[in-house]
Amino acid sequence: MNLLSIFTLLFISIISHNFYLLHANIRKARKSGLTYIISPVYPFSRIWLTLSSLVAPLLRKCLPAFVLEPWLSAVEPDSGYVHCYSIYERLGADTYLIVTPGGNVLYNVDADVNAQITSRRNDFPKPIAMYKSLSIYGRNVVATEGHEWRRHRKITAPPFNEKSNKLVWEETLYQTGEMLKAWTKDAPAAGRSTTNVPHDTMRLSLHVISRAGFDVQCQWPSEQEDGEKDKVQRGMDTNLVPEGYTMSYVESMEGVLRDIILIMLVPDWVVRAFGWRWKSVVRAKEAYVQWGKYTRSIYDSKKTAIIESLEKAAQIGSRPSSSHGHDDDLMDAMIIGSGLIPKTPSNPSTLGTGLAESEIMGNSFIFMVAGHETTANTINHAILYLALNPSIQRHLQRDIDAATGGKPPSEWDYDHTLMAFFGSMPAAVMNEVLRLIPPAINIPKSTDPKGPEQPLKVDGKTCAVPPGTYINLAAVNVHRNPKYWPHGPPRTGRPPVHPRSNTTNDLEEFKPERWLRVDAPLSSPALPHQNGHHTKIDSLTSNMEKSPFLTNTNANANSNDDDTSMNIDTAADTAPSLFQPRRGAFIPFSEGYRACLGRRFAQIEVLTAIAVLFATHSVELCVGEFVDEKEVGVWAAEAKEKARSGDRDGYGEGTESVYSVPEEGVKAWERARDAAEKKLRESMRTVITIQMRGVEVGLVWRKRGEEVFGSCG
Ligand code: HEM
Repeated sequence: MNLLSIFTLLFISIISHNFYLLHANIRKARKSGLTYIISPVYPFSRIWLTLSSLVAPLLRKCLPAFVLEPWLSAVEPDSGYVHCYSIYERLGADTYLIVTPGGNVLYNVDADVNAQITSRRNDFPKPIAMYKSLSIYGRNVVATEGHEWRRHRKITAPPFNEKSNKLVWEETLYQTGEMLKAWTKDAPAAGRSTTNVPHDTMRLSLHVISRAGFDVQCQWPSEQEDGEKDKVQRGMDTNLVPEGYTMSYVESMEGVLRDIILIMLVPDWVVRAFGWRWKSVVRAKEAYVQWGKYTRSIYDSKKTAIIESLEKAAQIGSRPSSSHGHDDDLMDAMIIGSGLIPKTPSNPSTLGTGLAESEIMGNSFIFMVAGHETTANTINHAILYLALNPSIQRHLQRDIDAATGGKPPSEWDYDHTLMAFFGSMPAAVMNEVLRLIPPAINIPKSTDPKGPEQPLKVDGKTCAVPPGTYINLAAVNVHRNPKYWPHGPPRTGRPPVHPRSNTTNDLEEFKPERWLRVDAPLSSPALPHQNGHHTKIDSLTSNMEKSPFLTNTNANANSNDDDTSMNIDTAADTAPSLFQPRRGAFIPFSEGYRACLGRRFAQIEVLTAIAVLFATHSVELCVGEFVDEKEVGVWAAEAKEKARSGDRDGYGEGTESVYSVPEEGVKAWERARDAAEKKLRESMRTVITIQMRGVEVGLVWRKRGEEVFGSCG
């Protein structure tokens, strides 16, 4: 037999095997009673993920649409974001299976189905094989299932409490203030971007998680330049590399988070053999070692301090305190709960089945990963959407004024001011950003390959999800399902935001007002209801399915777990003064047992950051690409002059833009807006979370009242 015959035989046997597998999977799908489509490729195959950006356009060029659609659109990476609700609209089904030789994948945008799946954690576990990279420092709460997960969750959940939330509030106030100072230090350039918002919001959230997670307070480079270092207790010099280290703390954190896939995939022997040629991998591995070393040293000193404090407390018979006199940060609380502290009369609660040291490292890393990019991107996307919508920015600023009484952040109050943010436009903006761009666009679940079929009520009919099915709770799509959301007609005078999805309504559009209710009880001393800017959404809800659930609570089905110790958050996701989505319809933080532990942490950080930024400043799109920059300089000077003659009392309060930019400026702004919208539509890709890749949108910060393009949009 010659080589050609061997290859032909091999090819034929691979094809036949795949046909056999596909046939078996079709049989399972038919039996399930679910709607299904057939695809020759498995959406998560490594080869497909690598080649799809080349192969998909080629297929579309060579073959007619009826051969390719809808399966090709459905299996494209980030399909949920790229095609939005259009595939479900086309299929006329909110729950469907993609049947492939590699396995069956269930996609769902039915809220009740989401609620069933998230409340039956034993029947629909997480497919944890895909979380392997997250265990590089040790086993942890995200990458485990079953009993092991329960053990992790019981110890990692209690640290997320009011104490740590307060720390998040305080640190975000401080860090956002410093970031804003750095951004606005110099007068904004005429037409060019003066800030790198995506980069700096990442750094902001790293600083917040460092402090709230590990009691490490990081500084902005500008603080160090200004010689402000001494102001900050326990400050970490961003550029300083302490003795015994090869990188600064922040550099090592950024390195690990950026290159986590390289760190996991490239074995150490490859680095030893080829490192001299492959510098980026050496750097990534070095960051891994360095962050581990920093965290280990933080852990050691905390543990010692906690033990000392316990001994002291035992001597004087008082309540113990931890490393620095309080146990607010996440690592302190985790160490105390871990069982690694010797049992003493003042620490009788030590658990025998706690966490090992490597698991504390593993969970510390998870807090950093889970809490960093997700939150940073939400802040970043909020800023971007607000830059595209000046009138929404003004509404937000009025609600911030109402919540803060126009006082500076140093006088804002955790109990009252924060609650007011939760009940008004800042929360509406945050929720609308999370609706349109949830950082995890799909939430993965599965059925046991060796288990039974799982019954599922879909549209009133009982279906059976086959064993070994991969499940995507398509957050980004259920968030656009017209059945569950207040909506109105689409915008006019411009093409729709998405060419195919939701073209008869406004659900692809950024409209935070859809969250504001006029009929709601006041949840808190939140004042915004009184300022009369709320849009009445009741008339928009008539076309939505009525919910059997009033609030987004997590009723549980098949588990004996004790919700209190597992910190299963059963509170509604939004304040009573905001629209309350039906359970399963708004899932940026997932729901049920495996819901995000850091939900409140993240919400506080996002709300606080938005409020600090927009209390005194506005963000504008850079138009330098579309008009002579000198012109922008002239308009900016005119806007400033006009603002000077207005009423500018208080901390930004009441300062409304009064400048009307000439027609040429309006046109340039509209072109900048259309270009940014195109980037938002076409350049978002997921690595850990979804964000804009390879392109930027230029932004400029201006003092409130001095906006150049405030009248646009
Ligand atoms: C806007 C910000 C955030 C979003 C949208 C978000 C979203 C999510 C989602 C969707 C999950 C479920 C993941 C899955 O099942 O695969 C999750 C889990 C988790 N998140 Fe978050 N998260 C955010 C911020 C945070 C923060 C700030 C922290 C901690 C500091 C955190 C810690 C966790 C942990 C520990 C889990 C695992 C819970 C478990 O499996 O029991 N998250 N998050």
